[in-house]
Amino acid sequence: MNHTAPREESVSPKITATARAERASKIYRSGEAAVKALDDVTIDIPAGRLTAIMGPSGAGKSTLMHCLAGLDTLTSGKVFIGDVELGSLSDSQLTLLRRERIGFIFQAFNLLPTLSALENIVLPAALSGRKPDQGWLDTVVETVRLGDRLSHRPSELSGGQQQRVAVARALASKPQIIFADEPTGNLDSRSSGEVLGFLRRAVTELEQTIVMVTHDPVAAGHADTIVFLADGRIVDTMDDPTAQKVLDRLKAFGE
Ligand SMILES: Nc1ncnc2c1ncn2[C@@H]1O[C@H](COP(=O)(O)OP(=O)(O)OP(=O)(O)O)[C@@H](O)[C@H]1O
Repeated sequence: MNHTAPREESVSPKITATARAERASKIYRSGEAAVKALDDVTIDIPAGRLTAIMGPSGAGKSTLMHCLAGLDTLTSGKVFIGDVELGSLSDSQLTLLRRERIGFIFQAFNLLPTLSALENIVLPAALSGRKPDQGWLDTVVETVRLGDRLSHRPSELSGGQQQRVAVARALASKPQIIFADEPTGNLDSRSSGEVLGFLRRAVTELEQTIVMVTHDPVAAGHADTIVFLADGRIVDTMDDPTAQKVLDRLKAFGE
């Protein structure tokens, strides 16, 4: 007899996407006109990686990010954070999920001017009534090298330092995923390089997951993967990019 025992199912966990869009479409209507900002996009954002989203102006980058982050809703299709489908949540559940599981970094820093750097960093945790994990907070502050600036108000900090506060704020609650919308758009190249270095460390050393919309090939060169959008569709991806590879690809697109 040559019975082969059925193999046991692999017990290793499946690599699950941290965020996911499934056949996502978004149509903006104004009067008679309709703009298809997202056209049937399916994408997995892998955990523990820095993913950049690139593409020409109007390609749908912000729309995709806002829909993935639950800041905007789809016309059709689904988005998930972990295994939670955002369309199944009430407004208050969605607000809670955003507060507890998602970090945001915006081009304009969005810090509160009357609060110190440290107060800004712990604000999201304070709003949800949680005490931040002090060990993690120390690691985050150390990662963005803000130790000697924590009592300063935003107006007393340079643009680069303000964005480092915003990076620390996004990391402080150890979110499942961080969305960064042109995080270096307002920075000179030196500060931009520093902020990108911190985002990279957050992924490589602190095992965070970051999605970043950017126009800048240098910024995108720090990513693990780039997703290229055009006319609301994914038209290409690139793993292990460098700024030069990105420039070459953009030239090939005729940008
Ligand atoms: N609130 C809105 N109402 C109507 N149309 C919109 C709205 N938001 C975006 N759009 C349109 O949807 C399309 C995609 O916009 P989106 O902002 O996602 O592009 P983008 O790739 O982020 O562009 P950019 O690089 O210029 O920021 C564009 O044609 C835009 O004009």
